[in-house]
Amino acid sequence: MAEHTVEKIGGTSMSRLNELRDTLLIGDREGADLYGRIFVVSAFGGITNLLLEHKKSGEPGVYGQFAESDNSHGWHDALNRVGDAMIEAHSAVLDHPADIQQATDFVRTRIDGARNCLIDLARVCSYGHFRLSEHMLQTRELLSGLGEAHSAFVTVQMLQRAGVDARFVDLSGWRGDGDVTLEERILGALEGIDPMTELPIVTGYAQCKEGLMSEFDRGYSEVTFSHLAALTHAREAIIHKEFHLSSADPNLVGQDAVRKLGRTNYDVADQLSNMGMEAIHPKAAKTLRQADVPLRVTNAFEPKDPGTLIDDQPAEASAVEIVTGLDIIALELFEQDMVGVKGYDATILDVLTRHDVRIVSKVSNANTITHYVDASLKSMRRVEKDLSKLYPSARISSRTLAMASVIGRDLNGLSCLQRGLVAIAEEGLEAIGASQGPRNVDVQFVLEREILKPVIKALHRTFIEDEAPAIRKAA
Ligand SMILES: Nc1ncnc2c1ncn2[C@@H]1O[C@H](COP(=O)(O)OP(=O)(O)O)[C@@H](O)[C@H]1O
Ligand SMILES: N[C@@H](CC(=O)OP(=O)(O)O)C(=O)O
Repeated sequence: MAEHTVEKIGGTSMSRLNELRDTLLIGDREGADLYGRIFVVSAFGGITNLLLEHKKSGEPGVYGQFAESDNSHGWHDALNRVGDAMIEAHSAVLDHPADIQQATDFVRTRIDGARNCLIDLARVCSYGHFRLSEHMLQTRELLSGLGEAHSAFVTVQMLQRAGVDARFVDLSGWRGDGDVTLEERILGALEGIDPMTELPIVTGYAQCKEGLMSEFDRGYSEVTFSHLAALTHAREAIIHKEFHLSSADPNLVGQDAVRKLGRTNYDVADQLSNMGMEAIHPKAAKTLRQADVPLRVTNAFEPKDPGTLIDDQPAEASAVEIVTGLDIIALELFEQDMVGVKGYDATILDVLTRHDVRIVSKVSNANTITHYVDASLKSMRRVEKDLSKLYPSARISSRTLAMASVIGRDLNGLSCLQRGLVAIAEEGLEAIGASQGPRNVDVQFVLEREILKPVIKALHRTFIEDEAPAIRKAA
């Protein structure tokens, strides 16, 4: 295999699967043109949130309910809700009643199977020798796999109905052998499949010894995708999204105001994922980079547009590429005795690591260390408690804030920090903090949460909409 591409479809686009059939998946392709592609699919939008927990709000899904409940049956209702949402999702994209019926039967079988497994697990764990807490990771894995098995199954049905030789490749390990590595799981499942004459539709979730969820957590389908591309030496790895990878969120600043990136590099992709904007899962980017497989991000609904190529190359000229932002919490530790004493930073990092808190950025002075983190207030309370035990005389606080960021492969000579602050001020708004590192690939503005959106719009206007490409500084 060398001539094929490996292509991933995210959840948001999967929810419009019928439109994808008429654009990306089939469109005007015929005969051999339909093949030479391996698709890796995510669950339909929102399904993984219902199975595990909401990606943004943290609201518990089946997993969260099962993990929390001692005897209550909250997770049963949650599982019913996922089943209903799955049926709703496929009923919206499949046309033929027979396909809808088969997909519904598939959902019922898998949901009932998972339910029985969880009931048995809870029963076994009612004996003192077995602890539910020791099986939570496997439970999380079992539940995750339901979403992608469903979406891949539905995709195959839709394509087969349209006369395409599509093949369901289920990596979810359903009732199968659990003792294989990710590589063995992928290669084993592809054995005997010729992607030049069949269209493999592969589940974004892959059950494996390493534990896809425990190692990579949410966004895992990109990990399966990147490994599949690397292992099969794909010609190109392509991520299909709802929009082009754009200069800002099209839903926020408007589809007409944003520009397609066209070209960027892994450095920018790393900064984006640090800002919670998953252009690509950082571990997936690493796999592709190391395997020397080029990565492309496209708009799933515009299959003729080449989209954005991501590689290791520096920019030809300095320019702002993306404006983005996220909600953060500022964890501040102020201690007068800190001056000249080492070790505070290391101790704080230790506590943050223990509580699995993701650090977005940091700033410090003589007696204050501030970490800007992406975490819930609940976990910050635990962090604060641990820190006040270690530093009883320190003043420790967590404050909910937001951060806007201006990112580009090369921002040299553009005075982004200064011009960004002016743009914010001209909007009648104010930044609480701002910083730019000497490597000059991003500028960060710390803000009150309620002004994040207007600030992103103002920054986008200054750096993208009002900036004619011709006056950008030449390299
Ligand atoms: N710079 C950006 N370019 C494109 N989409 C963005 C950007 N920033 C945020 N988004 C948002 O990301 C959302 C989800 O994108 P997509 O990657 O298609 O979803 P999924 O993760 O389900 O594949 C889009 O609906 C869009 O609003
Ligand atoms: N659906 C899974 C897997 C995934 O990667 O989805 P998406 O490609 O929609 O982010 C999740 O939300 O974690």
